[in-house]
Amino acid sequence: MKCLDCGYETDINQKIITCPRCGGLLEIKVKLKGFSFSNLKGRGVWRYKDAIPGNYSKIVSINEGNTPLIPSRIYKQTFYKFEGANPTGSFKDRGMTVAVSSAVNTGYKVVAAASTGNTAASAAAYASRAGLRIYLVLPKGKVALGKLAQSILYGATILEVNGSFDIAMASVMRLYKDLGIVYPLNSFNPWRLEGQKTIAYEIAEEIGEPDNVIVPVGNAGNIYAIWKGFTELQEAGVISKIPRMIGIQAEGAAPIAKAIEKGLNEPEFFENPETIATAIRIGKPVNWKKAIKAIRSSKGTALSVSDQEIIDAQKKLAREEGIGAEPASAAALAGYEKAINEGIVDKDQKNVLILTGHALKDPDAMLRLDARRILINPEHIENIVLGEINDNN
Ligand SMILES: Cc1ncc(COP(=O)(O)O)c(C=O)c1O
Ligand SMILES: N[C@@H](CCOP(=O)(O)O)C(=O)O
Repeated sequence: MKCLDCGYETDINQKIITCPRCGGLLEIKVKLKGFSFSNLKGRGVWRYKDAIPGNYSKIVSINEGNTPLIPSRIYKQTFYKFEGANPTGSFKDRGMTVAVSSAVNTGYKVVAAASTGNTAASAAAYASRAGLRIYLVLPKGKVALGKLAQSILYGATILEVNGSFDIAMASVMRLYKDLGIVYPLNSFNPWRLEGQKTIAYEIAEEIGEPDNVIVPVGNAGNIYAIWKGFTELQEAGVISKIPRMIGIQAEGAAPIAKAIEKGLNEPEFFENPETIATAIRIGKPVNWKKAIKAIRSSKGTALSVSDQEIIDAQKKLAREEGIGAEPASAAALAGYEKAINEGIVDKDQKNVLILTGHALKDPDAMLRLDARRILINPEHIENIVLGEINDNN
């Protein structure tokens, strides 16, 4: 394990989450030995257990991962990795199975997470499965209904703050770093990212290496995790190149996209992040350093998209591709189209868009879309339908 901030190095130790010397972000260095997809057994995240360091004598799993890679109907050579098909409806489940298993195997009884909603739902489900007590810190009034309902369903204790996700995140840091009373389940915990990197393993096993991978970015762990997965496979000679990582943020919460655009080494944080895509309404991403490393070393980039572009992309995904994704996930398509228009990616290359969460997470976002709803007299239903069929002919 190596600290991205001060360079401190230590042997793999599952008890360590942040740098023991400076408190910075740790990277878990994995060198695959004799790795081949043809030797693997099982499905989902734990199919790749040879690539996940640590001791997992007890695994807390709800059969996460093994999500569909759906070919686009609109863009040839483009695929959607639909993470909404995970047990709680987002990619967080991949990280949670590893992080919660680590918590159990290292003897923790109380876990906590700050969340815009999906981490909360996932952490609550895995904590229940493991029999752990869980505290969720949420920005009051800013969590999509489906996600809040999930956290209630799984029986978590919900602590609400007035303010953004960033304030909730700072509160969890206090519980973990200053007081040492919880095991943190957010993505500054590098064990979480070991689970999330299996997105790359699944893509590579199914279609080899893509040219570009387009990922919505919020707290900025996932883009790094996916890049890490591809990097490990490339270093082991399993794939020949690392795809360019293209991060997409909402215009009102775009510290990383702005840093890349301006060529900064450190982002300027957004004090009051705002976007309809509540999952990525984050102004101070804890993993910004990892995300910038993934983007720059893969020769990728980061872009921001407007709320209107996100809404249009969500509609297009649903109404032209048949895929229901939440607004933050639709940002990937909005960003992809922007990247094509700006000549940043070539639509005829092999491109993968990560659709991070299910549409059902955010019913209010769906209900805001234009709908054809007509009150009818059931006895004369044919008048409407036949009338329209005739008009269309
Ligand atoms: C649906 C969804 N998409 C994208 C993201 C962004 O992922 P990350 O925080 O790893 O950048 C999140 C959470 O942050 C999310 O819930
Ligand atoms: N969108 C996230 C924000 C927290 O991200 P994490 O990956 O650091 O847990 C959420 O769903 O809460």
